[in-house]
Amino acid sequence: MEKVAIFTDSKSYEVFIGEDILDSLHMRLNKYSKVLLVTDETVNRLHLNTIINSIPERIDYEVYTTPSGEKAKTFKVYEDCISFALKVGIDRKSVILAFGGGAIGDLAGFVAATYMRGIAFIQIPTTILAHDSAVGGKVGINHPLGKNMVGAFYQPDIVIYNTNYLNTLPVRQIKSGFAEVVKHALIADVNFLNELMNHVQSIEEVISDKLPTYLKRGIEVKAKIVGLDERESGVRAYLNFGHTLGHALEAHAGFGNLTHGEGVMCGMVYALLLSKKLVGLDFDLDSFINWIERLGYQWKIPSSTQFDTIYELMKRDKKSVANKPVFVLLKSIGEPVLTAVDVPVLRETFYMMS
Ligand SMILES: NC(=O)c1ccc[n+]([C@@H]2O[C@H](COP(=O)([O-])OP(=O)(O)OC[C@H]3O[C@@H](n4cnc5c(N)ncnc54)[C@H](O)[C@@H]3O)[C@@H](O)[C@H]2O)c1
Ligand SMILES: O=C(O)C(=O)C[C@@H](O)[C@H](O)[C@H](O)COP(=O)(O)O
Ligand SMILES: [Zn+2]
Repeated sequence: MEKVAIFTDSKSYEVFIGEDILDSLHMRLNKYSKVLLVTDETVNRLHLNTIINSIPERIDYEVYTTPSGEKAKTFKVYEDCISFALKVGIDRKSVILAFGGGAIGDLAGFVAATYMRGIAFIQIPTTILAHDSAVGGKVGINHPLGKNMVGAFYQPDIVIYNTNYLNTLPVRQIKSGFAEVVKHALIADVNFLNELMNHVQSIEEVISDKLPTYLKRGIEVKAKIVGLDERESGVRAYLNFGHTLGHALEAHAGFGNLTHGEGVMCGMVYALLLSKKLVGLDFDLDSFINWIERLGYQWKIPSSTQFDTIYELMKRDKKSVANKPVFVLLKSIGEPVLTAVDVPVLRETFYMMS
């Protein structure tokens, strides 16, 4: 079992990564009065019994199941989950288990952050993408006008990343999650990026003996940044590389129609193009694009998608200042910088991708 320690201003906790590690959950649940297990329909169907078996017999538990995917991150589901918790008697000494991918982690974490002004929660991620979402304490839901527009910074008590769950992921979700691994490499570590580009030649190869190491390295990148700036007053924004356009494309497609990783991969190509134009990035983008195409990523923007429509969405990004989008660009691989970008450059670069 691997371990990464997270130190933030509000809380320190550990991320455990490995196969068959649910024992670590069993012993930690003893201190809570009751368990609210929050999961989605797919994870419930595939894996619920593994968690139920890890809850000590003397502890009462209740299961709240959401629709799968991004549909879990709505005001309606949030309210419904709070109502459920109240009806079944979840109290301040209870714990919420967020059992699923990033959508469940974000929703359940936000319920935990706000229920009775905050109760404990534990992240039990089941997707590759959730190596990112389960760590660092960003929790929240979407608003029809933008991604993650309502939320909090609220850290879990512990993250238990049982990698057995990753074996049931469909290819599309492997691809989505791997995009955030690539992001961590791009913003922090050229050697990590080279290793990924040399060793992963098809999306199927992502699920390999090396995957736990890649997830750990991604989490270490995130841990370092979150340790410096928990509430995103500065460097934490680097973790948003590729997200200004990515989130806009997700919103434009209707939440859930484009996966988060699909949006982020397009957004990263856009940010790399902008970085070459504006901050002197020296990077073989053609090789990178060849590689991601071999892995099955679609980075082109459909020609029917208009810049002006997407720009309206990008302006609403949480990094914007005075209605002007701010981008995370790379001066070199591993060297991010925050830059406000003018509309003509954004437009011209956008149409280079369509
Ligand atoms: N809080 C953060 O720091 C952070 C970071 C990155 C992404 N996010 C958010 O995370 C969400 C994306 O997370 P995600 O990609 O994990 O998506 P997700 O939670 O929607 O899961 C994707 C799909 O995979 C299914 N699934 C989950 N685990 C499975 C398994 N083991 N086997 C088979 N199917 C499984 C789900 O039911 C769902 O249909 C987005 O909402 C994004 O905004 C948050
Ligand atoms: O942890 C962070 O900080 C990130 O930005 C990680 C992102 O991968 C993640 O998608 C996050 O939810 C985006 O946050 P937002 O503030 O842009 O909504
Ligand atoms: Zn993300």
